[in-house]
Amino acid sequence: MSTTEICSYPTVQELSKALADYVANLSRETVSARNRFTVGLSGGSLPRILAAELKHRTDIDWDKWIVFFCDERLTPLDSEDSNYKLAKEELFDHVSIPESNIYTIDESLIADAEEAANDYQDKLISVFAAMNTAKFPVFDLLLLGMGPDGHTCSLFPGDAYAEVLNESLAWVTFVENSPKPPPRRITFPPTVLNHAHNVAFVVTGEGKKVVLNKVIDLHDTTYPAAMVKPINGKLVWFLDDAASANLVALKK
Ligand SMILES: O=C1O[C@H](COP(=O)(O)O)[C@@H](O)[C@H](O)[C@H]1O
Repeated sequence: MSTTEICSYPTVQELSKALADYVANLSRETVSARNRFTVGLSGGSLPRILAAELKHRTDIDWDKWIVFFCDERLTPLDSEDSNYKLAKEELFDHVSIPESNIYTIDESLIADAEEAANDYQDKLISVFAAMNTAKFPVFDLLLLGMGPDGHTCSLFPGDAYAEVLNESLAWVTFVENSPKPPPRRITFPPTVLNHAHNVAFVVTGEGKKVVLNKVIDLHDTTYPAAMVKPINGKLVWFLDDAASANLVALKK
């Protein structure tokens, strides 16, 4: 059964603390049940907000973490645009996740979005095929952001998004004309997001309050973030009060 929880905090710092508790608890419970913790990370504002408190935690079995990226920009891994680079600087450089457990895109394929997506899908299959019997990978936790246009991962409103949705059996798909630079990206499609055990959105700032109302209160699926509804998992929204100011769901 799927459940949704919405949490809002006065400051981003308080949000970071609550998020660190949530991730640390899930990691502990999952490692004791399954002896590993499979995590999908996003880029944008998420890595900094996530790592601010989490990187100081000493109660996490980092060597049991297996990390993929929910989306990645097709750039060299040392580019300022790379989601991996951001996560490395904010989190990986401060904790002890084994390098071999962090799955990045193949840099030699960044000129060919389809090839890059296929290669990343092969990496996912190599890890998840042995773990799951489901048709899709079942992550223990996916950490997502949402842009002010309602995009999540590299699923954007409009044409590119419609193409992505049609790829419903793919584990990883690609975008060649993202409205937000850089244009070439790979991304998990909604089907993969919705098979996870746990999905957490982290959304902050006044600039996102209008679209948050459309996504959470109105379930308007023209905004891709509204498509995220885990089939059997738990969805938690970590918001700051600036982002949640318009939310009817929170006032009920
Ligand atoms: O381009 C992207 O944007 C989204 C949202 O970023 P944010 O800075 O508004 O939090 C991010 O979740 C995604 O991973 C990234 O590629």
